Amino acid sequence: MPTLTTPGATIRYEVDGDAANPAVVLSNSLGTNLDLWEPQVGALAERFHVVRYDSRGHGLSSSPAGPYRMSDLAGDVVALLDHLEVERAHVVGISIGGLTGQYLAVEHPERVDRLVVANTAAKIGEPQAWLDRAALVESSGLGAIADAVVEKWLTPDHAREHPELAARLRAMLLATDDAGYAATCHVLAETDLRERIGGITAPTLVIGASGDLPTPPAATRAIAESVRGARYVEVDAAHISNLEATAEVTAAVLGFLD
Ligand SMILES: O=C(O)CC1=CCC(=O)O1
Repeated sequence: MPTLTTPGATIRYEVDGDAANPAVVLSNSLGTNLDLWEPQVGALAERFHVVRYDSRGHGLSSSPAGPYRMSDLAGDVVALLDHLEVERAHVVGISIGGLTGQYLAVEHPERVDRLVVANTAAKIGEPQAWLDRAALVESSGLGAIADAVVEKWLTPDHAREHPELAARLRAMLLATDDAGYAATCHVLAETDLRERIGGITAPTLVIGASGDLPTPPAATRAIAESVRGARYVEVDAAHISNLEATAEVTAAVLGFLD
């Protein structure tokens, strides 16, 4: 299991594909880990050097004391690119991973080739709701919110038809470190890039999903309207669209990056 020590954290990552190909970095959502990208990795690795990582506080990365800041999450990505000697990469992120991608494109434009952001917003949810969630997870653990969170990740029909997927996602959430999850909620409470994403120069694809409650189509369309020249695709899915509308999301990403 490769790991990298960045300022403040130890980040677990995986690489697939030929390192001579253009690099793609995949950034996971809150309460998940790099396994989230399993359905996309094979196809991407045929043409790209695919780098996946567990964001700090998640998966097998370390959970340093929080609260975290968006600059910490983005700094981990920059450190990973430096470590792998990748000067520029396509950045693909879902939910808070997409927020991290937007921040990287604003703050480190020289490191971002193309940007793909799915099921995200320039400001996700309301600050107080994230602070309340952080406090609840700190006091009672992720078990206290697991049902309510996971039921928004897949549409009810998809969860009913694929109970093994719903169970796998629930297990992924529950395997996340409580303190790392809560520390990441603070990033969501304080990050608002709405006034900044107009400055993104990387060619951008935004993927929205018709059944996404945490980051509804209005939020994803707003990104596409703010980023000059951005493309917009909407799929039929809930919040974790890459696992529900797998073929459509993979095709959209490949079509855009190729
Ligand atoms: O799991 C959720 O509550 C939805 C979500 C918001 C940001 C993120 O990464 O996931």
